[in-house]
Amino acid sequence: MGVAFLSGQRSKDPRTQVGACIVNKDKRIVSTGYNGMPNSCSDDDLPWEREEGTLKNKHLYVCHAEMNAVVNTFSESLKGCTMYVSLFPCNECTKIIIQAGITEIWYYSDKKKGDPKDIASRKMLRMAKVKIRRFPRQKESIKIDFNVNENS
Ligand SMILES: O=c1[nH]c(=O)n([C@H]2C[C@H](O)[C@@H](COP(=O)(O)O)O2)cc1CO
Ligand SMILES: [Zn+2]
Repeated sequence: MGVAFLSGQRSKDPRTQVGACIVNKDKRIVSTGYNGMPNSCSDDDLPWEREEGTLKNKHLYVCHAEMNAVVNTFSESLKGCTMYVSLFPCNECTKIIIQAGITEIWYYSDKKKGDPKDIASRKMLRMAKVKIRRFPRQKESIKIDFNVNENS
């Protein structure tokens, strides 16, 4: 989950940074992703605003963290893999997760719980027998010390 959050920190979305990390059955990381604009589509030319009903709406363009993690994997197959994700997947990402063969999801936040998209996600995940688990609140933060080996 730490790797998922670290990946999310690369997102340029000024409001919500989401990160995902996929591991295989041997717990090896096979992909990471964060929410960002599509490849070759410059952040300078696409909006981070959310003006509903206009072209100045990031939701028309942004690729979600989970989708990026699925499509960016170097693994031949994601069948039986587990996804760690900082925010519960939306309905569109859920479809991609199911189609990729991912069978388990650990999520951190479900702040959109109860929205129609969230309810649809849960319904599809239940039907597809994908296990969903809330990640335990073990720590508030992780400190990364780049000097850890300097004095040893
Ligand atoms: O599952 C998700 N994965 C994901 O990467 N996102 C991204 C899309 C947007 O860049 C951002 C949500 O933006 P906002 O909080 O302004 O609605 O998070 C949003 C969701 C929705 O749950
Ligand atoms: Zn999504």
